Amino acid sequence: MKTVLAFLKPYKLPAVVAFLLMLIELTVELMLPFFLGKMINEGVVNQDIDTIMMWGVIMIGLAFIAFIAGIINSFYSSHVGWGFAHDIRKKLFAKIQAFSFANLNQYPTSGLMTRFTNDVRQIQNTIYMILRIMSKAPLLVIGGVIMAFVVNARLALIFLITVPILVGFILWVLKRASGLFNKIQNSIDKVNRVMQENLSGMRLIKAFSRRNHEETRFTEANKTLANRTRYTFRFIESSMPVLLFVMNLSLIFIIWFGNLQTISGTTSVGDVVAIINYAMRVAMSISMFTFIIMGISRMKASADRVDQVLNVDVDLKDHDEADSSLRVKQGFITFDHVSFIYPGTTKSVLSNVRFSVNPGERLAVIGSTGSGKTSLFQLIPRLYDATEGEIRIDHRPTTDYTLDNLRRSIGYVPQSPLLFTGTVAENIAWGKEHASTKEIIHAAKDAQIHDAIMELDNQYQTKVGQKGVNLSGGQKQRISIARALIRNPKILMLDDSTSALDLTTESKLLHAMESYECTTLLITQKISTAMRADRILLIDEGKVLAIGTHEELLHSSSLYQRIVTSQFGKEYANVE
Ligand SMILES: Nc1ncnc2c1ncn2[C@@H]1O[C@H](COP(=O)(O)OP(=O)(O)OP(=O)(O)O)[C@@H](O)[C@H]1O
Repeated sequence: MKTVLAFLKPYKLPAVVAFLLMLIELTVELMLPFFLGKMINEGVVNQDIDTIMMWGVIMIGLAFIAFIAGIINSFYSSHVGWGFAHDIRKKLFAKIQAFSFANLNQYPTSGLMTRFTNDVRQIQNTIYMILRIMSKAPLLVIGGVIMAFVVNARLALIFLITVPILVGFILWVLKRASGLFNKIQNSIDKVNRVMQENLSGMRLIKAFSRRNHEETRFTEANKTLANRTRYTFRFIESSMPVLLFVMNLSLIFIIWFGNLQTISGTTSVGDVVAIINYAMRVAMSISMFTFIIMGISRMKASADRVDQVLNVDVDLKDHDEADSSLRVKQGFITFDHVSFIYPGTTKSVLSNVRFSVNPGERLAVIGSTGSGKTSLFQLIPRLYDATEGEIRIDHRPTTDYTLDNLRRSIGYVPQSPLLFTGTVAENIAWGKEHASTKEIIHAAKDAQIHDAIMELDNQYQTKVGQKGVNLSGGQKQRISIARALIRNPKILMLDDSTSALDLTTESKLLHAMESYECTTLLITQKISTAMRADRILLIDEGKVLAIGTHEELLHSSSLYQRIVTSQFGKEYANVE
């Protein structure tokens, strides 16, 4: 909770103002029974109308001041709540943006979404309520007891027994409720997760006719959430009668003793009325504790969850020796005895990988599924760091570059293209800040998607649905290629990004890409595509088996021969 609470610092002043205004309300509330007692003792008992009027006017005036203070307090409290929540969300977003994949693997997307929305809202609401009314309740209990002693110490003694019992009980409920609320937040994560998977996988669910299965999954998650919420609220609500019982018991004692003392003449009626009034206010404040316990335990659970994310140690960042003026100029890539194991796993995905790619060269990477091609790609922009060995670009280790400079020089087209909600033009321009319309069209033409875009209802201004649902797989691939080309990258990496294209379109695309002065690495399953590269790298089970031109591999690698045979037939491999 500490990290989250530190975000209150910039709001110290409005928070203090809100607190002071609340203190005004509190003081008025504490003074009113005292003045009521005086009104009875000095005015009602003596039947002095002027004194009654005087105290009446004073009390109405104070009540009005408290009312105004309450309104202004509400304004400041909500200002602190909103601003505080805004800052936490901003920091959370920046933190998650800096996460490495290993960091991201620690938290499911749904858990992060719940933190952004539900958890931050809980914290914001509670901060508002603390400044508005929650902090008033305990102060009113303390102030009420003190004032009761000021009015009549003998009658007020009863508070010394009841208040410590109540405070102890409340602290116990608070501790237990905090754990229960943590469980509720985890259940919200789970409901969000199922919901998210269902929304993004709707087509698959319909195609496989798995609606019932998904409904069962959702019902289970939803039921757990409902049960946990019910249990927690029942637990807290059941504390209420205990609190009220103890308080009402003390009220009965005050009335009984007060009555005896009034009869014996040791106490005035006004004092008894004032003490009863304090007891009622203390009881009211204590009854609010249920609500306060809920708010604070919920806030603690949520703040701890947000703290967890904010305190994650980002394991992939700029090295201390990174030179911010260093830029990739040529695109010379070297893998020097590189081995790689995914964080948190033990299996070696790449072993002792060694090869170089010259500036402007086109290298096709070919290998069976799961052989480590994508993993190899991900090491270049430092999406992961190699476990052993070194990757150099332009003869400098990738860690010498700042992550920003390194990644700016790379155009990466991932295996499954991801489009954002927005227009086609915006999706292409996403690859380059302030890209002009001319540049967008140029990149689209080179990516062989311009003609298809022109056939869309609003051409470049056509809205792309979430994740590009209204486009074909091939169209999505080409838009994401255009997005990489518009960067004019020094290194272009295509991860099986032409798999959904027909041969003619693919051929035109590869031809158009020749006009870009960049080193190109392309993962492909198709020999016809690999043949168009300057060299081919054959990878299997994380090891480089061979590297060379198509002809060289055809003569030197039996595995390559087998792949060629499986795609082109035996005759081709023999003829070649
Ligand atoms: N995030 C990850 N965490 C742990 N292991 C992973 C992760 N991603 C991939 N792997 C493992 O690494 C190995 C290589 O995967 P990789 O995606 O690099 O293969 P690939 O050659 O690109 O496969 P494909 O052609 O099917 O895309 C596989 O055994 C895979 O299970």
